[in-house]
Amino acid sequence: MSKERGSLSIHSENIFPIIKKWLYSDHDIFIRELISNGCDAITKLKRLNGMGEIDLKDETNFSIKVVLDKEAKTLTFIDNGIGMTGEEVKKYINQIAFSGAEDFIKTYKDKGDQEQIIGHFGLGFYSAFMVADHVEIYTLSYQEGATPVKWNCDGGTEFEMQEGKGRKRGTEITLHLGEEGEDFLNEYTVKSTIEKYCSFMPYPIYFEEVGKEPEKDEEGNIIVEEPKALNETQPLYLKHPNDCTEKDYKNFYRDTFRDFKEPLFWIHLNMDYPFNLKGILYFPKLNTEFEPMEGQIKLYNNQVFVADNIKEVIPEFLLLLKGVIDCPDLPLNVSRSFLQNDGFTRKISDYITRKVADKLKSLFKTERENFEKFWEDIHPFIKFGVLRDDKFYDRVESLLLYKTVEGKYLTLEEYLEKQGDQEEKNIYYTNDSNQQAQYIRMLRENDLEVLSLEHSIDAAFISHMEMKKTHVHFKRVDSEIADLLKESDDAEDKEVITKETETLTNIFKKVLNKEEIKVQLESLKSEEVTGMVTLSEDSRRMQEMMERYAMGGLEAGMIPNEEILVLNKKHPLIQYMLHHGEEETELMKLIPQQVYDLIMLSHQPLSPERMTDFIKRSNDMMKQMIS
Ligand SMILES: Nc1ncnc2c1ncn2[C@@H]1O[C@H](COP(=O)(O)OP(=O)(O)OP(=O)(O)O)[C@@H](O)[C@H]1O
Repeated sequence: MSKERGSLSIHSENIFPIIKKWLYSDHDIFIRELISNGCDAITKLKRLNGMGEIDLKDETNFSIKVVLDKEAKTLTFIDNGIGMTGEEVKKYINQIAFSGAEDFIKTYKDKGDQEQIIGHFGLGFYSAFMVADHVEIYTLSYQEGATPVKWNCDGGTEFEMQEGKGRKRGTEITLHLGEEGEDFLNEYTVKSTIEKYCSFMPYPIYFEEVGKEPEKDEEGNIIVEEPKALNETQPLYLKHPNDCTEKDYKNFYRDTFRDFKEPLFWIHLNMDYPFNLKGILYFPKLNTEFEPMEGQIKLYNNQVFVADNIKEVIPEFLLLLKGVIDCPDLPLNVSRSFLQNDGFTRKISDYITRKVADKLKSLFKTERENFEKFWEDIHPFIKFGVLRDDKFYDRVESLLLYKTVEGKYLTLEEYLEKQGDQEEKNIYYTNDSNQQAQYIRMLRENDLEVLSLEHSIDAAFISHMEMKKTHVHFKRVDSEIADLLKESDDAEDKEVITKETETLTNIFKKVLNKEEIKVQLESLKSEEVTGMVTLSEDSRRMQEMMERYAMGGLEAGMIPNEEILVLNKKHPLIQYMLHHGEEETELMKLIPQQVYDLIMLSHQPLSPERMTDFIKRSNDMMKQMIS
């Protein structure tokens, strides 16, 4: 067979249903497509005026009108833009996937490109057929002497075109809504869809309903109101940061996210090179610790809404913030809700991460007091970022704050300063300051700072920090801290200690009926406490991990529970037990039980049975005191 070359041909009867049904994932997108075509038409007209190709004189009231007629079941989009000649309708409408927008950009590319054109693929108009059985276009080009054109098509591959009646310049597209478009016969649906996609489009968008009863005041007089645009044509993020006040930022936040709590602070992104990106990211105030952290980042392309929370552009951890980002250079897919995956989106994402880190750094350096105030609200988000993104970690590592149980905020460096030059350093923390109050008190009496790491993200954060800083060890206040709290025992006779420990071990073993109990006898600095239970930090963490992930066939109990009962040699009750050895008196049963339960209580809640016993025993003791 001889070699042949040629162009592929497309059978419109087969491909048209695909374009109508499958090209766009959301039905309501036709509103965005038709309104952005209207915006493009106005932009082109203004551009021609700017280039001196036409003279618009003083014309300024460019707008788009959306008219709903429930009775006629139509939705009409009217713009006073550039319009189309018959030839242009043939070229841009009749030829699917031929974009007049692209054509326009090519034709005028050398003559400045200040205002952006949205259209790109030459398909958007056909999204109208997702909801309409029949579409009509009336259009009149800006060109002098142009003939108005009427075009209509009932959704098949045939269209009709003829001369239209005299009209004003611009385009009017009427959708006769079919079954699939019935939702859009509702004023609220139309308006909220316009607000969703078009709230920042560059020309005012007005809504009108045919035959709607006008509103009247109490005396029955018709209230005449100035038509109000549904959109904000100059959104705050497009302005220069120097021209925006704190009030502007707060108002924009409230109007855009309908969040009536004030944001903590914000970052105004404003970049022209090497890509164009504008936006504002807000750090919201968290409601409660238990409410899921949910942000919303709205992505725009040339003031046209693309989608919420696009992971390719916005680093995952930043999705916890609220904000708008407009990037006209985004490599969008035809349906615009998807991005073409390329290195460019990665660069955008890196830029945003860097900006966020820079803002945090500058707050930390210049407004430490405020930064500390915000910390409670922003720390879960920053820690999440640290866990997810190494580059972010590198940038913010030195400004991570740790709150002490007394409410001071320290950096890691500040916390460790006190520990001098020793190589391995310990950080004492609590994950439940109420339950662990006794331990915290003991450490504080020894002048050791205790950090409060009580948020659900902190367990993962601690492990991450230990991985990054191998010489630093986080120790929960009830872990192996006995050494810190005891007096130096140089003078103690080792043999005596071993003997006494054995005595006490036997007492507790017997009274509690607990064979595995481990006892350690120390002279604690505090004379008030009888003792404490300590756990090995490693085995406790291991156990917690097993519980959390219920790891493959292993049960939490399989990890040895290295719980040690540390008893204070200085305390009179311990002394009493030592002196009375293994006497079988009532008191020698009572004291070890009560001491053990009291120690346990400051470590963790007692089991229901132990608690019942403890209460009964305590009451009995008091009864004895009065009898
Ligand atoms: N309201 C309008 N006024 C003037 N020209 C229009 C209007 N609507 C559509 N056109 C012309 O028809 C062309 C095709 O429109 P369509 O919406 O299908 O694609 P597009 O806007 O070019 O690209 P995209 O598929 O990215 O939206 C446009 O490029 C434009 O030249």
